[in-house]
Amino acid sequence: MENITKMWMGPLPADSPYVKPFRLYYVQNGVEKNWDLLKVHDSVAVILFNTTRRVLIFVRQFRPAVFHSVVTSSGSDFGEVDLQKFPPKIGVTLELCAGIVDKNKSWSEIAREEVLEECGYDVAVERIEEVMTYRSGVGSSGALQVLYYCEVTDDDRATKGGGVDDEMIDVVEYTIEESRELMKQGSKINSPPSCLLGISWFLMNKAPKLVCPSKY
Ligand SMILES: Nc1nc(=O)c2ncn([C@@H]3O[C@H](COP(=O)(O)OP(=O)(O)O[C@H]4O[C@H](CO)[C@@H](O)[C@H](O)[C@H]4O)[C@@H](O)[C@H]3O)c2[nH]1
Ligand SMILES: [Mg+2]
Repeated sequence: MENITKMWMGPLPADSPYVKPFRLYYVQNGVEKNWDLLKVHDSVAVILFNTTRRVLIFVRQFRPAVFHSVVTSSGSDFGEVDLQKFPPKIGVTLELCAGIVDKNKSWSEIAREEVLEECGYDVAVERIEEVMTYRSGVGSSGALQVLYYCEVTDDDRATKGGGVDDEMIDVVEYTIEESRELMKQGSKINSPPSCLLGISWFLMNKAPKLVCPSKY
């Protein structure tokens, strides 16, 4: 899936459209302090449940930042990364469908587009329900993420998904029980907190009604 054959590092150009590093200075309680931070895009993430086959839909993709973290936290120097010793699959994550807010559109419209581009389901924006809003990376970026929930059916499937341009995204499905088990997998699935939060929210708020509708 990853098909990565070569990897190397370089300095961050000042015109990166994705990450802008800063040092922020401030005086707190009479003491001058500073904080090194990253300006990154806010984002949306979507908990997707296919009601036809009763599965949650996730995406898997190679994440350079995760790969870098796995390699360097093992004590290895990234400058000499050995792809035999560190196969790229160790940088593949399991995530909710998600995307950055980099267009002048409503956040729910951006969520709708990500559902189509990454997972292949074509749904009206009204079917995407806002769940909660939180800050990610509070030590480094503090960026906002809005989490949504959307139920889809097999009839909504317009494409195979997989992302746009040169994105390489696998769409994967887990039953409710398998999703519950995923929560215990830890570093094996390399998931961001948003994914684990999305599964927890679904198990708490939606799964009981789906598994035992007579009780509700
Ligand atoms: N970040 C970045 N750096 C580059 O240098 C870089 N170079 C190219 N790109 C391109 O930008 C696009 C980003 O894709 P998305 O809009 O789908 O956003 P995600 O990467 O899915 O990120 C979301 O979901 C994550 C999981 O919840 C959250 O952690 C993030 O906060 C959240 O934004 C892709 O076409 C990628 O090829 C870069 N993107
Ligand atoms: Mg994405």
